[in-house]
Amino acid sequence: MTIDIRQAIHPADMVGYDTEVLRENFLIEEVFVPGEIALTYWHTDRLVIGGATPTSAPLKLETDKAIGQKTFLARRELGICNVGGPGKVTCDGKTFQVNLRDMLYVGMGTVDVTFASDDAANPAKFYLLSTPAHATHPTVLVREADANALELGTQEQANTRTLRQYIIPGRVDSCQLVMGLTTLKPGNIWNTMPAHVHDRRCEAYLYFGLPDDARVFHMMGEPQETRHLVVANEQAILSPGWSIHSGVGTKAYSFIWAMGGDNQDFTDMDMVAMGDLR
Ligand SMILES: O=C(O)C(=O)C[C@H](O)C(=O)CO
Ligand SMILES: [Zn+2]
Repeated sequence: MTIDIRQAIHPADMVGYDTEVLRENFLIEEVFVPGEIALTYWHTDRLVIGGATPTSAPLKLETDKAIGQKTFLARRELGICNVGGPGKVTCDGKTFQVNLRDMLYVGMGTVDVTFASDDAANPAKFYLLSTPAHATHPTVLVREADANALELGTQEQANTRTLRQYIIPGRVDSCQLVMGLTTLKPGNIWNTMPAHVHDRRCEAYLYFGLPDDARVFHMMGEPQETRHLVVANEQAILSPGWSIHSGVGTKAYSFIWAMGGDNQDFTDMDMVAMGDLR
């Protein structure tokens, strides 16, 4: 298991970042490493973001000095979404079949978590998002069809999309993790524009379902000081509470969004008027 540490960033510092430094701080280029669990520990709201990509042998979620506990989930909760081939996640002896776009919430205190692919030639790609936790909630599997689905956008604005909320109050209890998946309809390219910020929560996106030769231009920064990241398939972006998080693709795509922070109110967003963006 590898764990890369990313510090929290003051928005005034970001103003002087060039492309490379912006990418080092806010982009995770390699989320899925075959045969490994690759994690990033982000000091903003202490999110842990990464991927478990089991091939011929199962992978076990270990703890690390960065976690500071005897087991990874001693004081954490975990959301898992599979964006690869069919696979299994075993939590303290209970096995869940987690297929493409299924999401598993794993409660605090779970000791043993292992990941396995049904077929090493078509490995599962488990996207992992963990936030600190203070109470144990039941481990629950949510299939795509059982998530809360919202139809958003218009064809005129090229942003027709289905937003599915999987881990959200009323659907799955959690301490602070809120997580879901948005899919753009073919020919639609914009997500989350008009843009918003929510200083109460940070957010991370994993972009996926994008052809190799396509890219998403992900918009970030304070609304009056925007920058962009050029993002390829299966790369993740980090969005502090002060940053907008919106993207435009050269083709349609999907993305997993996840938030941690002070509240779990999905609708608590500060919308940015189009004329205020710089
Ligand atoms: O399609 C969208 O719009 C989103 O998915 C937005 C994210 O869910 C978000 O930013 C939640 O705060
Ligand atoms: Zn948001």
